[in-house]
Amino acid sequence: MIDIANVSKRYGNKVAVEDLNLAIPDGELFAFLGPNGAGKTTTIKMLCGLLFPTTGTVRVGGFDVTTHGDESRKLVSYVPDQPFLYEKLTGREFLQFTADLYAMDPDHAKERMERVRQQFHLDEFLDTLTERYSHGMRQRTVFAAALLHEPKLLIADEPTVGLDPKSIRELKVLLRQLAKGGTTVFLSTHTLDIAQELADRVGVIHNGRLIACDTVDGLRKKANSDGTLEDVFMKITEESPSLEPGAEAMG
Ligand SMILES: Nc1ncnc2c1ncn2[C@@H]1O[C@H](COP(=O)(O)OP(=O)(O)OP(=O)(O)O)[C@@H](O)[C@H]1O
Repeated sequence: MIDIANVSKRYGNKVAVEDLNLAIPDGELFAFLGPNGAGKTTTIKMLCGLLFPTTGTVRVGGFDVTTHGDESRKLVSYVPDQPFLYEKLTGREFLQFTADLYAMDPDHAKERMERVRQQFHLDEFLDTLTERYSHGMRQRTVFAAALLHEPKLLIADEPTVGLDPKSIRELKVLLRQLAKGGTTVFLSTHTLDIAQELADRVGVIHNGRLIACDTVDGLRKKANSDGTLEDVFMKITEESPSLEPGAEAMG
């Protein structure tokens, strides 16, 4: 589903991502970890076709995001860490707007709206202006909109931050179900216990370089640690020589 080959991204003189290679198959739940400023958002924006790589290619579902952006974007949904809604629309109007943006067939859109309404328990507030929503209500509405057109790739940035324990639990179940159903889930997070619990594989980016990419057990072996993902993450990022150009990536 995702094929990132030899990708670098520069902002002027600033190298945000350096020689990134990453392949993620259909139905994988992948956690993308890294300290602040490591290059996670830049990578996500390239996957969404919002930024183009300076060198290298990013493919989603086989489509090059630079040359076939319309095709690749149809496959992707992105849930940012700050859920964005139009304040003067109700949740229902926002879902309808999203269905229209994706040019969904009206009957199919109706069916899908009904499905996500139930799935995300939107009933109590679907006809209220979104300006009155709490963070959790916003997050549920944004997820519902993101899944309306059944994307092949769901990218979620810090999806659990600000949610109550019940909502976090439901979201974890949902993300696993999506992956099981064949949707690729790309999760960017600083919440390492969620990554440890959910991810099939974990990639660690540091100073723009992918310094490790493996299962949690694989990372433990490479880091020579039998601790939590947090222990392993600290060890890998502290030991990483990635500040030096040409440093070897683990994994
Ligand atoms: N528009 C921009 N212009 C210049 N530099 C930028 C721009 N956007 C990001 N950067 C720089 O690129 C690097 C990577 O930033 P990015 O936002 O991708 O990191 P991140 O891993 O998402 O960080 P965080 O966890 O803090 O959100 C940082 O050094 C950042 O300052």
